[in-house]
Amino acid sequence: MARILITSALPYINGVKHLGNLAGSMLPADVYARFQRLRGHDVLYVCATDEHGTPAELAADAAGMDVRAYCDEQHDIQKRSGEGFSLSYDYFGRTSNAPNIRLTQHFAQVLEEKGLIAERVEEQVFSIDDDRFLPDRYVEGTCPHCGFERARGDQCDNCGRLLEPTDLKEPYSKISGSKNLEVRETKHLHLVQTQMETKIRDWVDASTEWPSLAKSIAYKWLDEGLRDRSITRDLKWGVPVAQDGTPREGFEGKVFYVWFDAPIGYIGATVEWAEAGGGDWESWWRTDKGADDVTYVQFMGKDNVAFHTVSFPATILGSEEPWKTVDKLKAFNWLTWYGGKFSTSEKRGVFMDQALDILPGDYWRWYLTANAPEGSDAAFTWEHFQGLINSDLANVLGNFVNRITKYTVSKFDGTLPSAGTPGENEAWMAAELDQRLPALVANMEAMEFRKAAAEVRAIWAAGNEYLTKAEPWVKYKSDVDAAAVGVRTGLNLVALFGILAQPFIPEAASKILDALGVPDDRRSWEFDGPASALLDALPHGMAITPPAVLFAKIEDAQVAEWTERFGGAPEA
Ligand SMILES: Nc1ncnc2c1ncn2[C@@H]1O[C@H](COP(=O)(O)OP(=O)(O)OP(=O)(O)O)[C@@H](O)[C@H]1O
Ligand SMILES: [Zn+2]
Repeated sequence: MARILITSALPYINGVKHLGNLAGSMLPADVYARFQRLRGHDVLYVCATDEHGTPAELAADAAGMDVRAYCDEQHDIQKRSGEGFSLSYDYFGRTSNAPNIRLTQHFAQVLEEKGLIAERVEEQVFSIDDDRFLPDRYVEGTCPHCGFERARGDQCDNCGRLLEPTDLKEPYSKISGSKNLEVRETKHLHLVQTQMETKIRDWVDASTEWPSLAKSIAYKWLDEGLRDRSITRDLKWGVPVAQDGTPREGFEGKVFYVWFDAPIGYIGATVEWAEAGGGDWESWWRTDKGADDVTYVQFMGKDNVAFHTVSFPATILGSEEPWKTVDKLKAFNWLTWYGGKFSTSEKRGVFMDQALDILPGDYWRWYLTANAPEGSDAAFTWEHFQGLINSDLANVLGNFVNRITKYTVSKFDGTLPSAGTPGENEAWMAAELDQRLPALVANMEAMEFRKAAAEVRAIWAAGNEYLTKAEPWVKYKSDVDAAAVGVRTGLNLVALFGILAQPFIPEAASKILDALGVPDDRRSWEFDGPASALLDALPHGMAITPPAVLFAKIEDAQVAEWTERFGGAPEA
């Protein structure tokens, strides 16, 4: 039994997450966690809301709420929508909770002891009317290169040039529009990453199990040369720059930068899990306390990769303490929405609460896994969604389960028949499984989720093909025993399909397995023996209750309604 630690990129707190966030981090992590649990491994899957920083403060302001109360509310909303999508976190914590605050302050202190922290004075734009320093992207103005009037303080979206906020002409606050700005000096802590380049590069070189997307992004950053990074901000909402409750001199009104404390939140959430009675957190994170046999797997969208392959490792490796670092890192491209990116700030796309309003979590889980933005960006369209759900879930899986369980009730008294002996059709089906099951497991191990979903679909389709060959409903008229073999094999396929469905569509999978009375200890993904045994695994004579309809077809009228409601229409 292996020990596998899994984290998905922490969802930011400024509102309900969209289907892109789900597809690019939480969902694949959950599919993988479920798979590894079914393989019999000891899995710890943790996540948390990422709560600090300016966007959270602004979102709270906009909602007319105190920032902590706002975060409390949003955390609960995200937790509930995670449950709606059956995300099986062992713990869903918060970066604003005490363990993360302690750990963040601890890392800052240790990094300082190693000579990796420097106090430096910087010039930053202060907005007098907003009464705050403006983060770079909250300063806008005219681009000095191309004259674009809404260039951001970090980059011009028109000509693409990187900017400093002080480069902008006619700068104004994006928050209030105020031009009443001035440049002020402010002191900050910097993490001296320039001293750690070799250490980080050696570590990246030694990380042999990262997929290519992750590795290439890490090298791109390293090749551009690391820069020292400011890790504090002039904000109220965040981890105080303090030690044992005493603020650092000159840093009384300052907090750590959200990108410094957020990834530490993976550890913080594990401590929360331990404090809630989960177990020993150090055995998952400290290689001197038992974590040396842990495999640590991270999931995230591509914009987060640099922070996980360079910035966060700089914190961890810089501490020179025996922390567990990432072994496998699965990165995703974008799920796109009609030509653009899903966006929280622009409210573009379908959000998790709205999605659950329309259809149960399993429908979305299947679509977003089978259509994962894995090798490239993946487009969400209503027609594609409708087509995939109707064919894979309603027709191929749903029909199969329905047909054979109902037939058992009508012709075999609702019990699994024992008569007859398997023949060439059953041998054909077993051969399909002998070839496809190992391929499926290999794809899941490799975190190739599109391929894995395609393999599951192919197995479901092979089951339908088997029934077409075996045709128990025709044979029943002349040879009841031959029909019994087809029904018995079909029912065993239903159980197997339910077992295979578990990581992808767990609610439907439970319904199928419960209907067939498959006990918990017979639901695992251990397919070691010959597949023929899987086709005769259920006890002869057992009673079958057909499950209620598993998946409803999506009608054209629904697609029209949702297109109208969400504005998802092809661009003119
Ligand atoms: N369209 C998308 N497709 C796939 N992954 C995405 C998409 N948008 C965001 N992600 C990923 O979702 C995870 C959580 O993101 P986070 O909560 O920080 O939102 P975000 O990246 O700021 O998105 P947005 O800009 O829409 O608010 C990150 O790993 C991010 O890379
Ligand atoms: Zn420009």
